[in-house]
Amino acid sequence: MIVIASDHGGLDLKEAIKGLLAELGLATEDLGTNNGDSVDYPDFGVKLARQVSEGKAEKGILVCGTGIGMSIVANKFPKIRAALATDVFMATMAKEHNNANILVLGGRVITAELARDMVKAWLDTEFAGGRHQGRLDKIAALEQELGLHA
Ligand SMILES: O=C(CO)[C@H](O)[C@H](O)[C@H](O)COP(=O)(O)O
Repeated sequence: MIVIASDHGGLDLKEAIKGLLAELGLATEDLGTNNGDSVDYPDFGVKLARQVSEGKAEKGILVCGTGIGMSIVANKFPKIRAALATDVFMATMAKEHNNANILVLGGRVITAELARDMVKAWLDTEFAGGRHQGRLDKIAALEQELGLHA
């Protein structure tokens, strides 16, 4: 299950990405927002990141104006590796090197066409493991040290 959410600044891009996920036949849950009214990105970022952090969803996509606010929020949660990407290379590396379980995009930064290519790259790429797993293990150990628990 993929969860997706945005604020008003990411609404149009979220809708475009939902179209792609439907074309790919992937089960998706839209956690809002659902209209163009001004909302606060933390409300939607928290809703989505909590689901992924607690294992209720396997992965998520967050969109706000720049992607910055959603990234800040999502990465507060244990077990979340939220990656803000602006091109296909970054989206690919977000999975290959970081095994990002949330992809974050900026609706005021990239086009819908580019976002589709980036989401496909993130979904299709395999985590490389090896030295990269060791680095993720260090992040997981840090979460323990800081007392962060899902
Ligand atoms: O959180 C953000 C910036 O890091 C997002 O881009 C928001 O979408 C943006 O701040 C919303 O701005 P607005 O002027 O309230 O539309």
